[in-house]
Amino acid sequence: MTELLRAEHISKRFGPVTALRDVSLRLGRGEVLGLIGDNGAGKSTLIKTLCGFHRPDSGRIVVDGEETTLRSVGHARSLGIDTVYQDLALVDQLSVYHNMFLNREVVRWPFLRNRAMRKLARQHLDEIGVDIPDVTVEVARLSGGQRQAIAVARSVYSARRVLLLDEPLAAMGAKEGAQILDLIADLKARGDIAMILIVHNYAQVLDVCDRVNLLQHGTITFDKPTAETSLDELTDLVVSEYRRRRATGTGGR
Ligand SMILES: Nc1ncnc2c1ncn2[C@@H]1O[C@H](COP(=O)(O)OP(=O)(O)OP(=O)(O)O)[C@@H](O)[C@H]1O
Repeated sequence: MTELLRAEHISKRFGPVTALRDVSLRLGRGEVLGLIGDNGAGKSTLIKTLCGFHRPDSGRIVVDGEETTLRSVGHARSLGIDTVYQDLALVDQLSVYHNMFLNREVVRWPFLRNRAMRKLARQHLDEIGVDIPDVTVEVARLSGGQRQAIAVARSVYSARRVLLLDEPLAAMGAKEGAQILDLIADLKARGDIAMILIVHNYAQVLDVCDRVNLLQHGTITFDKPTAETSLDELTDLVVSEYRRRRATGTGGR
């Protein structure tokens, strides 16, 4: 399997807090890695380090065989690494299609090609099966699930190598969540990009991911193919850690 992204010995501190400690992972083309762990374990920090938002204090990032210092989110995006954030980063007052092309507008200088963007947005949403009747409507008027679908669709459209999804199912109903999971499964079936997915529901992790990593206090403590683990094992891992911390009165780090 072609390796698209490798992180080696990544560490990241915020003042006294060690958010990531010697984290290494590999992602192959077509592979989906599930990242699980308690609140504050370092999952978002890891995603933000891999998408160029945070600079790691130490460690290496290798993108498609080339060691790279990710200078910014824009730089990572130019290398084909795209991110769906927890807080979505949609602009409420803009239309669906403007949001889909935010920061990557189709321009014939000095004019925005609105008609072209509308057509492409429509095409793309249809292609990936997202049900939004009108791409000219403001995203503020859409449901949480539709907004989430747009955020995912936007990244699905632009990610060329790696798609990082930080809780894309947060605050979604069952039907909407299933729709996003289907989207991720379709993208995986396409086989040309790699994904990291943070999801709190372990059944969903087992459903769509090839591997699962558990992050505890900034360290990867568990790494297995999903085919070799189970809901019980994943639940036990997290619950036993919680019990251990309660018993010893430690918060980690
Ligand atoms: N910008 C920041 N400045 C200071 N501390 C931070 C910053 N970002 C994260 N942290 C700290 O780093 C640790 C890891 O946080 P992170 O958000 O990565 O965890 P997480 O696993 O994504 O948690 P959650 O599931 O709650 O989103 C936490 O202790 C958090 O308070």
